[in-house]
Amino acid sequence: MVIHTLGENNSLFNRFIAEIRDVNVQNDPLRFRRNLERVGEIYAYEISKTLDFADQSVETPLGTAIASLPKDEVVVASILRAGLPLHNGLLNYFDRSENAFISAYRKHTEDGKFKINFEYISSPSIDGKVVILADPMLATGSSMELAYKAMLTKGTPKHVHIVSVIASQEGVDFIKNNLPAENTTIWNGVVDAELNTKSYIVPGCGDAGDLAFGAKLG
Ligand SMILES: O=P(O)(O)OC[C@H]1O[C@H](OP(=O)(O)OP(=O)(O)O)[C@H](O)[C@@H]1O
Ligand SMILES: O=c1cc[nH]c(=O)[nH]1
Ligand SMILES: [Mg+2]
Repeated sequence: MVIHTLGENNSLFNRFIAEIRDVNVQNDPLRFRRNLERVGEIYAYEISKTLDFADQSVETPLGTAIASLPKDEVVVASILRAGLPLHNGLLNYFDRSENAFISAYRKHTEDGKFKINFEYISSPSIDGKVVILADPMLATGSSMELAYKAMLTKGTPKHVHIVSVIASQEGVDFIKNNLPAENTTIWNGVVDAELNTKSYIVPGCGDAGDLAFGAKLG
């Protein structure tokens, strides 16, 4: 399985990740969401380089130009709710793509543990298409695995790009060991070493869903 960690290279991308993590910037939810969106835009550009391209002619007012354009059909998929700003960023660039949404969230129990609740998927057929499955946080990897399996009920994809912004090493290893290697690629912004006792990524950024959209009950 090919794994990219974009934050290992020096670029403006690292500024967006740093602001997403920064407790002094997180008090501005608009900026938090916009930074996730900007990261999504950069991922879209990087993932676009892996697609198949074909020449197409474009009529200009003065003649005909040849453009090499992506020919793959793309489905942008994300996990509610923290995935929404990242989804928007991907869709800003893959503006002709189809879209899918999966609800998968941590349902906490009284013993302090949680299980992943799945309630909803809205997706087109993914047969032969390139699926970009996005969630900003890849902690244990359980939500992503569940979302991946839910997507597979909608067809057989040509390729699946798993996109996270902040991942844990455990989450990356889990995906690597549980998803097929040959047509899956993982894209992380950064990979942190630790999960705490509540399975939050450390140093991570905190709860991405709450930072983007506010605290929720339950
Ligand atoms: O890798 P995992 O251990 O499964 O954890 C990661 C998941 O947890 C968060 O969602 P959360 O349940 O907080 O829902 P939210 O997006 O509604 O906040 C996050 O957005 C991921 O979906
Ligand atoms: O660190 C984490 C883990 C799961 N979900 C988050 O939002 N943050
Ligand atoms: Mg959350």
